[in-house]
Amino acid sequence: MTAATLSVQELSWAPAKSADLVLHPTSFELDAGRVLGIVGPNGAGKTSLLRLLYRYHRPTVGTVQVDGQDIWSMPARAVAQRVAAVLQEQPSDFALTVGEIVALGRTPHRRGFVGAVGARDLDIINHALDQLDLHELADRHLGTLSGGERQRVMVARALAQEPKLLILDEPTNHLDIRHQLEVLELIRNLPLTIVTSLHDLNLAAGVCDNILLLHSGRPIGFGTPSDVLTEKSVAHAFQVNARREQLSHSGNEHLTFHLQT
Ligand SMILES: Nc1ncnc2c1ncn2[C@@H]1O[C@H](COP(=O)(O)OP(=O)(O)OP(=O)(O)O)[C@@H](O)[C@H]1O
Repeated sequence: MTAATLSVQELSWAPAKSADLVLHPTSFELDAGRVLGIVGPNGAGKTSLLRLLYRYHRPTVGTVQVDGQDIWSMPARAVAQRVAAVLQEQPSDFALTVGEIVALGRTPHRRGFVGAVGARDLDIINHALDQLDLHELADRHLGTLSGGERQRVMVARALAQEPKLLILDEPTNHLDIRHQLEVLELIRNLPLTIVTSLHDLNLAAGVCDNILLLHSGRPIGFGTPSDVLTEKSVAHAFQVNARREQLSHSGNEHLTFHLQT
């Protein structure tokens, strides 16, 4: 696996021609191998931005370039060979086994959609099952798994796609603390470029190289976690009082939140 650069230029999106913008012009550059966290309150536009990055929404204005190529100038299949997404919506392929779902990640790399699974594909599928600790579940049907187990299956499927850019929408949803930490550790260590939305600002600060803070569909900060997640910007975006303190044991910075009175 290799990582891609991501360049987003003046990107905006509205659901229809005459509708108001859901995402106002947004620009940023992400170096290969970096982890970008998209944060902001409910309805800020996080999912809409991610959908623009994996070529689900066509931009109203602006461009998304992966390794210097506009994703709308490439065939969908070529984009799927470079960009994989793990979405909030859980899949409904309940009759498929975990192994079969992860194998679906190989689809964009096969010749024709019914191409046979080769030895290299099997290696990649097995490696993805290993990475997410799913070997024991490989023969189980998706419908019999817990929400957290399903979430790990979807991450494994995305890795089997061998993307250069991985998009994750709230990847820690449904996961208990240990599996949250495991998925975040995996994200940290993957040799890929990653863009992930996260609700937990402290987790985001711990795992991301860069943070994009969205508020009402507008980017209001892009940079390192400590530059972007200030008490002032968090208070403004989330309408809470925020306090940033240094934890005495680890020395890490930690945000706490309180309702404004
Ligand atoms: N297809 C659509 N048609 C109309 N409005 C939409 C559409 N998609 C998103 N929106 C609106 O755009 C805004 C941003 O939605 P989006 O899902 O991107 O926010 P979010 O930051 O991911 O929110 P959450 O944290 O609640 O998941 C919301 O007000 C939403 O209702």
